[in-house]
Amino acid sequence: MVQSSILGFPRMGANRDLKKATEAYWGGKISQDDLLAEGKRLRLEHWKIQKDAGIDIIPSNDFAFYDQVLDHIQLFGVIPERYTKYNLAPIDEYFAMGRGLQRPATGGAPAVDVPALEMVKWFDSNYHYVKPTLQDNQVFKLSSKPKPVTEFLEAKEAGIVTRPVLLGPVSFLYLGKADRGQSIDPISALDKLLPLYVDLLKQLKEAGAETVQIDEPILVFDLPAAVKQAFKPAYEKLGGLGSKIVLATYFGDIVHNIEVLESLKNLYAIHVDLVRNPEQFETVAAALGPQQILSAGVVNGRNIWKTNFKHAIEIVETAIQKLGKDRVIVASSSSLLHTPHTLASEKKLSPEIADWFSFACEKAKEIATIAKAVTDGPASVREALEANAKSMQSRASSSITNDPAVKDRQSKVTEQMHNRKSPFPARISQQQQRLNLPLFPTTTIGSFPQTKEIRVQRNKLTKNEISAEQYEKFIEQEIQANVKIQDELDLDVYVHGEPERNDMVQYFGERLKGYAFTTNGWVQSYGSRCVRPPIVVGDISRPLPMTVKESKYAASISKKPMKGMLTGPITCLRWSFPRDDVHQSVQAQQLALALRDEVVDLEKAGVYVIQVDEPALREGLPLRTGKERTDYLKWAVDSFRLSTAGVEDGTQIHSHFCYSEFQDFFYAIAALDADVLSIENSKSDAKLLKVFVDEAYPRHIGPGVYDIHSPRVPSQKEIEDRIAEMLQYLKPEQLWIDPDCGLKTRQWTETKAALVNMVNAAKTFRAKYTK
Ligand SMILES: CN1c2c(nc(N)[nH]c2=O)NC[C@@H]1CNc1ccc(C(=O)N[C@@H](CCC(=O)N[C@@H](CCC(=O)N[C@@H](CCC(=O)O)C(=O)O)C(=O)O)C(=O)O)cc1
Ligand SMILES: N[C@@H](CCS)C(=O)O
Ligand SMILES: [Zn+2]
Repeated sequence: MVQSSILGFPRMGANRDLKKATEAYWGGKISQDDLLAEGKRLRLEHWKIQKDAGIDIIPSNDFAFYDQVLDHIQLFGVIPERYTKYNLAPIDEYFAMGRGLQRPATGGAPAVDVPALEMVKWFDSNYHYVKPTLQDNQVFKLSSKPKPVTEFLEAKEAGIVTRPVLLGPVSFLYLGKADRGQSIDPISALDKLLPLYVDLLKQLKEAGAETVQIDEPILVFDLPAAVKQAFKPAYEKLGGLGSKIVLATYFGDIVHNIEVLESLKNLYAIHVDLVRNPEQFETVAAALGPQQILSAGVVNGRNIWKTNFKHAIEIVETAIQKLGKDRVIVASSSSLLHTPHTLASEKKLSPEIADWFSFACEKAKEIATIAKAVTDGPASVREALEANAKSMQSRASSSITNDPAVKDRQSKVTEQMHNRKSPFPARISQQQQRLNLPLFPTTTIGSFPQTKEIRVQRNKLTKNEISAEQYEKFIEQEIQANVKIQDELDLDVYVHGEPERNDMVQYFGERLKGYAFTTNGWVQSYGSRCVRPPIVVGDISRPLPMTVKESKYAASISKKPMKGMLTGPITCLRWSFPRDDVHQSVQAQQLALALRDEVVDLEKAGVYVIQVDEPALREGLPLRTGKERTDYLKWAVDSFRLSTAGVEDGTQIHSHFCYSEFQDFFYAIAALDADVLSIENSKSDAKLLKVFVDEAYPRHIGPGVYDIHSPRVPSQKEIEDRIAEMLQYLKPEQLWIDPDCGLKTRQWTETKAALVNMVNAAKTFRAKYTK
């Protein structure tokens, strides 16, 4: 029998229940017990969904209140002293590492003021993990009640025997970093960490877990020799304990690390992503030991398209022919964390389009169906196979997917359309004449707090409880209030605050032809924060201006330059669910042309500073170096330039990236030719900015001076120290002062307090440097 398996399930629940519970806990509205009980309820519900779908191997320990890597940080006691010193309850210490904690002294408890650990992108996805942060003398300590054991027992008690999921020791360390001021190479701590994995595996075995999934996703990267070599001794230890270990990789192929796999023959099974890289099958199969099992990831954990059964079954049959039925498992390509919970909630999608989609609950059924098809033969699931073939045919031949006018416009794109009229020096002097900005200009990244009131009004509009006019009036009032606040703060370049936007990508998806969007298709982005990625279903075009009304109005009531705010083509694409039937470069160019029209319309409306956000440019970078990366960067940079190059020299183009890992593709950032870049930087070492010096970067830069993911308010001194550090690398006339990212997730109280400190810090430096 061919077994079916899922590598991980979304945690939020059908109605973002986990988000609601954690936020209620943070707001003091529910108790710790209530929160823990809600977590338990959700875990049980998700195990049952998978069981009812017919899944044989169901994961546990895939649930996390904030992030699965943060779970491991706590599990192994990799907790810097700045958190442990407060003796917080474990769950509070956990959230303090995830999102920072700042609270005054109460009763006998001392005041707490600690920033969050760094949070970065999970591989090339829009999910974020908390980075393990190690000390030079790092001591590891297994938690006294290890979460993987507790959750395994919890499922067992409910009659479901699960396969616990652990992040493997090599990936855990490799994805970590040395704490600020420390110099440890995390992988050097492997020997100290391994005994904890040994202990944990023993405890899991005692609890009854026969198989354990150990994720080593870094195997898809190009790895340094020392890291590659770390696998063999580590898994010799872990594989010899009597547990059946399934070593899981995803989001890429492992062919370039095949010698690692060849050295792991004592492991029970290897999981590979055959959706992203079906061609790796032959090499991986040849490297398996004679008994080793292949877990074939054939149902995509990263998108929402229905699986093509014919295609997936062919892949599994090939594996069976080579390995035999008992040595193949049918699985999701990765955890289903990156897909929405269920299609059943989508009542507003046209039935034609809905028939093309599959979310986590539906994917669970697909996996079970494929496993049955190859176990009992196609006749056993004939109806499902026929319906699937019909659906594939309907999408391939639908008029929705194809727009000749868009294709025609694409065929007329010229090289010249990617270039600004003049080089930067000529542009900046025209811009400065028009904008007249001081040294160390201050600005924000675009969004201001999305208050409860804003969300409620938008919800009322969606439910037709208020008219479009009433909603527009409300948005105008919000913009007025945002402008007034910026007057009071004395910022230099204003933003309208994005109150009209539900999300920086979804908003555009809802206004572009060629997109479909969901009402409840939430996917976790980080912590309690979720997104509803719109879905590219066909050729993309812009029927009408999307942002001009709000930006024009904001500019008309503002005494300082107003920055128009758009999401760039790559970010629109990456944070949507893209089409899988057309190359992404084609979709990006369609988006670029739509945005180009918007940029030109903003300029015509009198908006002379325009920010085109590209925070997902880095995330889209293929995980391995080489041709694929070069190709990606070419079309990604081209699409940004195509979207922005239609303006006059005196219009200032900004772009924003909320990540600090730009060293490995610096030349691409430079090639965007944006007049001003704002980048996340507050939690990284300022010496990362050295690349701007080394490469003699000529344009303007605003490295973020404070972290916006945490409610914590940075002091003016802290910000001044940060600016002083930046000035070791950047010229005063290049430097802008801004936060790391938009402020939509923050409350107004902390936002104003932080911005007051930021503006004052900028003014201190302005005074110092102005003769
Ligand atoms: C900048 N980032 C973004 C990423 N990806 C995106 N697609 N967008 C981003 O901004 N990736 C990297 C970073 C960090 N990621 C995030 C992700 C998500 C948020 C965030 O704030 N998410 C919100 C949801 C935003 C949204 O869509 N809001 C809607 C719906 C609001 C809602 O919940 N309505 C209620 C009813 C109203 C009420 O009573 O409150 C409902 O539907 O039940 C809207 O505003 O209309 C989140 O809350 O998770 C930030 C950064
Ligand atoms: N303009 C957006 C960028 C986020 S990456 C914002 O401020 O929220
Ligand atoms: Zn950002």
